[in-house]
Amino acid sequence: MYRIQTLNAISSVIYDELDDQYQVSKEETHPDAYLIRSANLHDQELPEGLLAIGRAGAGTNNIPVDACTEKGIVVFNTPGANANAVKELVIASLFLASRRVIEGIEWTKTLKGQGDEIGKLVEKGKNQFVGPEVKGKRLGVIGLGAIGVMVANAAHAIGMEVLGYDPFISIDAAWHLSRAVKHESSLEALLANSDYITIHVPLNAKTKDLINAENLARANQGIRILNFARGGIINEEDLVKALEEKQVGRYITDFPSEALIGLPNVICIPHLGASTPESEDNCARMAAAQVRDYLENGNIRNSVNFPDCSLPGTGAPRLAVLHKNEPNMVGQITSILAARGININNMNNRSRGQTAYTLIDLDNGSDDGLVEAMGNIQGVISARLMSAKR
Ligand SMILES: NC(=O)C1=CN([C@@H]2O[C@H](COP(=O)(O)OP(=O)(O)OC[C@H]3O[C@@H](n4cnc5c(N)ncnc54)[C@H](O)[C@@H]3O)[C@@H](O)[C@H]2O)C=CC1
Ligand SMILES: O=C(O)C(=O)COP(=O)(O)O
Repeated sequence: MYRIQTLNAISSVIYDELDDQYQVSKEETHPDAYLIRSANLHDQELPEGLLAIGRAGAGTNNIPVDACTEKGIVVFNTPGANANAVKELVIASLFLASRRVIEGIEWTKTLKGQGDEIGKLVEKGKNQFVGPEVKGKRLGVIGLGAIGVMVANAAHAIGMEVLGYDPFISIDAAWHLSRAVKHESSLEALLANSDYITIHVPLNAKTKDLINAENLARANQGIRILNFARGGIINEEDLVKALEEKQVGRYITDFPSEALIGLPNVICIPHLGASTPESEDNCARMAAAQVRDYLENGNIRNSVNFPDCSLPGTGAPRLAVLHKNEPNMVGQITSILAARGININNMNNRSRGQTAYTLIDLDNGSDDGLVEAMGNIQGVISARLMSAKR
């Protein structure tokens, strides 16, 4: 029996992946894995014995990934599974950043009780809410991953001139990006050449305060900024000042804060980017499938702290060793097997930055101290023995 603790409301489609070998609940004690969305794990103890965290979503800044790596907890996310939902809200927000629809709706509510006068008052008052069309305007997209590419292509389709900035763009993303999107090689150039920008990078030490007073000063006067990535990517103090000085014309964000709520020209949305049934299902299904494949078979797909590494299941005993990416790790692991007369049937070893993973299907061999021997190798983070069926 595997135990899974859910720390957020997760779509019930997880049960398509998790059969009766799984006990899943919010209150689970001694979980083998967590399934979460945006729950903040930074201020929580990670329970002993936790093997995996499945983040049903893209951003993993709510998870202490380095601490997980040290403890041998494999962190998964679900790349692309909610990208369409975010793209749709970003496109809607491009229009909201232009046309003063929200202010207009709020003003219209004040006309309640004016009876037959309403038509006349509407025609008289509507000119307060004029705003430009997006067609022909320039949109700068920062980060061309799953979401950024979709947003760039959709913005081009509604007639915008699109510029993109992503020094680390993946080959796959580049293949999907419309050829009409103009490549900008610096953030400063992107800001200077855009009427609107939209941010689609992860929040990490390198992207914190990526948008700040220095580069906002070089942006086009009155630039409209959309932030559906994370609040910390824009320096909030600098942003508030730039809004006051009209350097930034509008700011629409999925990440409200005390300083932003109620400011003129700011629209705060309650983190709704991925909140559609379609993307909640996609993310949940993918996270559950990945966690299951890891718990049962040791296979890793879409981890953010360990390499992708898998083997086809044969039912043979399988040794799974998470270790540091250092010389002679595989040599030491296989020497222990050789010393015990255990033959290797199939094997895969992958590395990623500081971490590595070795999966070995064995012809014979039971635990009998094997896992402990592996754990005693300097540089091994953790080891497990299982029987991989699928
Ligand atoms: N509002 C919401 O509900 C949601 C928000 N998000 C946020 O959006 C972020 C992006 O999501 P995806 O597109 O799915 O991720 P992704 O990993 O597919 O794309 C991120 C892109 O950012 C690029 N990048 C990284 N550092 C950069 C930098 N310094 N400058 C320019 N580009 C840089 C990467 O090369 C990559 O292409 C997530 O990390 C998350 O924080 C994601 C999903 C839902
Ligand atoms: O996937 C992401 O990064 C998101 O921000 C979505 O978060 P959520 O699953 O809606 O809590």
